Amino acid sequence: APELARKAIHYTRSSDLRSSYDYIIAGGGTAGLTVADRLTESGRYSVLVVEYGYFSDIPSSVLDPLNPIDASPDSLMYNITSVGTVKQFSCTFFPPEPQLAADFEIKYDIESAWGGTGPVLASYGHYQYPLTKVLLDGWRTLPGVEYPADGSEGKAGVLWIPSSQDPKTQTRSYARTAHYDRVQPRKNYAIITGHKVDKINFARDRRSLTAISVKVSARGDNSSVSTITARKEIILAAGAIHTPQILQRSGVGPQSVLKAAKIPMVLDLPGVGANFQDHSWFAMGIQFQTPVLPDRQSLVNNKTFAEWALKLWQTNMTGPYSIRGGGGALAQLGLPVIAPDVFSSIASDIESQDAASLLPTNVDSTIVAGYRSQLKLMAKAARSKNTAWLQMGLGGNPFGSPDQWVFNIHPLSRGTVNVDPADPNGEPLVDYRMLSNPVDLRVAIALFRAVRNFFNSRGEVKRLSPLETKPGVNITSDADIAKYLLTTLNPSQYHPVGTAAMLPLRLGGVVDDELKVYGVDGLSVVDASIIPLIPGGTTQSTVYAIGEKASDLIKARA
Ligand SMILES: Cc1cc2nc3c(=O)[nH]c(=O)nc-3n(C[C@H](O)[C@H](O)[C@H](O)COP(=O)(O)OP(=O)(O)OC[C@H]3O[C@@H](n4cnc5c(N)ncnc54)[C@H](O)[C@@H]3O)c2cc1C
Repeated sequence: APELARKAIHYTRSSDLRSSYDYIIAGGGTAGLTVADRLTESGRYSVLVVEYGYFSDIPSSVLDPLNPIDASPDSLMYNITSVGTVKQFSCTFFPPEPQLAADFEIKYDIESAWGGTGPVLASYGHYQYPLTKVLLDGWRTLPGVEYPADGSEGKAGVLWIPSSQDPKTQTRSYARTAHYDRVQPRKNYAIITGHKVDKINFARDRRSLTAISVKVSARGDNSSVSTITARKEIILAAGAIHTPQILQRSGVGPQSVLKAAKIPMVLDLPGVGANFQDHSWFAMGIQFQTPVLPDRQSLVNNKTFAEWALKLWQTNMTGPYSIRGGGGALAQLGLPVIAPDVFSSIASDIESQDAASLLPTNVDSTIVAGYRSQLKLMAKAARSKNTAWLQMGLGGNPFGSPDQWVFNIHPLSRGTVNVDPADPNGEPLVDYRMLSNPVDLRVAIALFRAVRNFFNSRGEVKRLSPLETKPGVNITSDADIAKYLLTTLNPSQYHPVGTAAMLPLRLGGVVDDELKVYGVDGLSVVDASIIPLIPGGTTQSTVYAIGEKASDLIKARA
């Protein structure tokens, strides 16, 4: 029997569901729960969220004092950072303590960047390691580096970003705490966990195609199947990997992909599963022979420090453990600043590229047109000081590894997410097509040189005698650096976007500017899939903002 939970009606068996709801949301992640919360607030509409995952009873603590160095999934703290202002999404920002802010020059500008109040909480830990200050100051000696007034102001530079962290309990603030646990009981808000939306069913008449219901099956049990009707709209929020999968399984996608998988075509929409993007990254080993102590390792190898840290944590949840997961200082810098000798030729390379030759063969001409316009924008961005391509953390690796992670936050390669023709009901084929645009390798080499140069020559940083353990100082030519990068580059920072892009149809779009799927009534997409061009920053805050905007749009047309 359904459980009348504190928040919503929680189902675990599809046979207990009603046969229809006003809205059905596929996916209860960042966007899905935001939209479910907003649509149920007034009490006027009934909403069913179908979520593949289960509610976890593991407390979402930031910290495991007994295991301070190893990352556990629970400790993957989400940072809030954004290229644009985050004022639009409802988030409450808690400034750092004044002394900490003064010591570490933690800048924040509530007026220009934060402003709002809302259920997602953003805060800083109560401690910073002294290494951060040295690294922060190191960038000051590079001409052109700026220190924006707030990390979420939308400017490139050396900046501070908070974590999505409740400053009182030091637990993670995320879609579940903000948009589910927080809400008062609502009888019009239903969620079924451990179930997935397999496909959408349509009704067609001479003039229109309408999404009317979803096929829902239990996780791991395809025999437990139900069909639930949406009276108003079906809303896809299954994320950038699974939203295109649901569409394609339902017969909405590129003709060639559907044909190969023997899925009867309902609507030829070439953009579904195309334009797939994520941030790529690589690691360099940097060991300070003159370390700045205490550092993260001190929690393990300095008994006095470890005891002090534990005591602070146990007394009032402050100290080093309160910055367990992330949040902190970042360098987010443009190519003219970090690569003044090559940025112009990288931009020229992009300008002279033939878009079609960089995409999978036989791709629809609208996808090529969309990519061509992206390349034009990115060539301009490569010449801009204010579009960050390098992202690196300034405080060592948050999980204690001696590696320095280096991120390319504007990759140009475009991948695909398509149903597997051999198993259309299984997981989709995710092809990052990393480095399919050769400029990405040029950029990675430029980022590598910039980071090496930073550690070798900048301010006080070089006095720490940084030793490059990986790949090592004897690797100097572009060819050798490229060889190293090819063994270590990773296509994903877990920021997949773009596979159901909000773009004009002639540029390969899947949804219009009201997030409605082209050519279908009663069907919208509200998650990271709609982002046409990956933001130069982590994606969470953008997705919350999309969820908030989507809710307004959906309510306006209800
Ligand atoms: C390990 C990790 C660390 C990250 N760190 C950061 C960070 O520090 N900062 C930051 O800003 N961003 C971070 N991100 C990215 C951020 O979490 C995502 O951008 C954001 O959650 C995307 O939101 P979404 O709603 O599009 O998808 P999701 O939040 O992924 O939600 C999709 C939901 O749909 C469900 N689902 C999938 N298929 C189906 C189906 N067929 N039927 C029903 N349900 C389905 C999934 O179980 C999931 O709950 C991180 C991501 C990961 C994975």
